[in-house]
Amino acid sequence: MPALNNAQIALPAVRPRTSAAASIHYVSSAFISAPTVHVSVLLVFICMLRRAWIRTPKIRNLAAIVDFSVLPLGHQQDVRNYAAWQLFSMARHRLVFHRVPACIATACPLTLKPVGGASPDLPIRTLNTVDNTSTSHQASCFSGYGAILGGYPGGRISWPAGVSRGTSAFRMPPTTSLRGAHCWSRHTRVPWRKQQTNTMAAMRYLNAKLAQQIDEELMSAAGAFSLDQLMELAGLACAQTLATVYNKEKYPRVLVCCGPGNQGGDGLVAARHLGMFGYKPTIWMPKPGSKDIYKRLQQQCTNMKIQILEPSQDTQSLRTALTSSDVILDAIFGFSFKPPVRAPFDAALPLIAQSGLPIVSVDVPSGWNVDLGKVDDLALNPDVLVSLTAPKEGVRQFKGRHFLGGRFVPKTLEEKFQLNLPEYPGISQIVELPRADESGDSQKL
Ligand SMILES: NC(=O)C1=CN([C@@H]2O[C@H](COP(=O)(O)OP(=O)(O)OC[C@H]3O[C@@H](n4cnc5c(N)ncnc54)[C@H](O)[C@@H]3O)[C@@H](O)[C@H]2O)[C@H](O)CC1
Ligand SMILES: [K+]
Repeated sequence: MPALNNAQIALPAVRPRTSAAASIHYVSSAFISAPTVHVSVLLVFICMLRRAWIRTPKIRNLAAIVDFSVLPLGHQQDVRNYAAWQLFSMARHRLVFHRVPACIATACPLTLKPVGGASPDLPIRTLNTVDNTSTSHQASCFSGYGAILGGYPGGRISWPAGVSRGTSAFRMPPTTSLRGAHCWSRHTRVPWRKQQTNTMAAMRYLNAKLAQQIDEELMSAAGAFSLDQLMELAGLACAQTLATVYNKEKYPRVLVCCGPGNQGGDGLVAARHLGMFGYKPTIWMPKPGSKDIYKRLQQQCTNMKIQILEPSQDTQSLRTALTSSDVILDAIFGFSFKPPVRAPFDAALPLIAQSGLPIVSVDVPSGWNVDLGKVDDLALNPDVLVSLTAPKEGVRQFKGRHFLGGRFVPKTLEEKFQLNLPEYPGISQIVELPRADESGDSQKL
């Protein structure tokens, strides 16, 4: 089989076997020794029912077994591409795959990129690993079998009763083409929320200390980034998130609230990009940092004719600005916030919260404890959050729309800290994460 580059995977027009066909295969493999005609007719009838079932929204579950034995052992790239091909094909049939046995993914991490015209109606999520595979399963993977487990929303993965993963019942002949996945459907009725608890299971959430450590590493001699570079990409991601959720026709006036640290710098960059996108930003930055970078960023905003409110310890200008804004970008505190909130932000946060305006928070909603979450009454309750680099521990239970930005993490660093970041779509600076009640279980390290 020719090795395919992941970015070059071509989607065949041919539909892969779906449940009915696979069921027939399964049935024929498992019951070939019982050739009674009426039993066969009955089984075919059951398969046809299943086929009808899979086309309805009632389908709960589908798993695909991919026999990696058709590939030369050790060719991990091939394995990866083969698996990715299967996933693309399935995705076209409105299936969301979200579990990959850790033994496979560790050896050859899977990523799912919508290329070659795949346009599934359901979001394709980056595949994350769940280390819940049994030893025997791992053994079967290493002996030439692989499995990709997937679920339609509402389903739960389960192996067909009576099937031994180690037997040859699911082994495809060596001549089997790439289309030869074995699929079957199950109808285990497990509540949607419960099923969803394994989506995004392995993305790492960072505590404040680790977030700072990664930040430092990025800007170390080895990481080789400058603060300007990181801030630019972080701010661009914030602007893109706001623009994704709040369009400029309905929400043109953005009040960008900037804190005294680097997050305030992200806010300034975001304000500039929002100006470029056609919004009308206003900046409230009561305590601008003294570093040269903040001065330059402010100057860049002034050059874009963006209004910067006079720095002040009182909140009068903020009150006024709130009455003439459509949406707020909260770039006040990030991962270096240490409670309790001090002046003038202790007075500002309640004003922002009471304004009733939609809020987009950067990295951590301001006032939230970076590790513990919303434990302070002063803390904001944003509608949208854009986490930078990787989400922080404290936002695990954030219930609004959650995006990840900061598309600058190099592969070496991602691997070193086992971040398991999701794939960013195309050329976007952001990727939307499942909501807390969809993803739930996240890897705690
Ligand atoms: N690698 C990345 O992810 C990058 C993220 N960026 C953004 O930078 C912030 C973290 O920046 P940092 O300067 O370390 O801290 P903060 O912006 O969170 O704020 C520190 C600032 O706030 C003051 N402060 C702290 N606690 C309080 C309090 N209780 N009351 C009042 N003031 C407080 C403190 O004195 C400092 O002045 C991160 O979250 C991202 O948004 C980078 O832009 C790019 C790299
Ligand atoms: K914030």
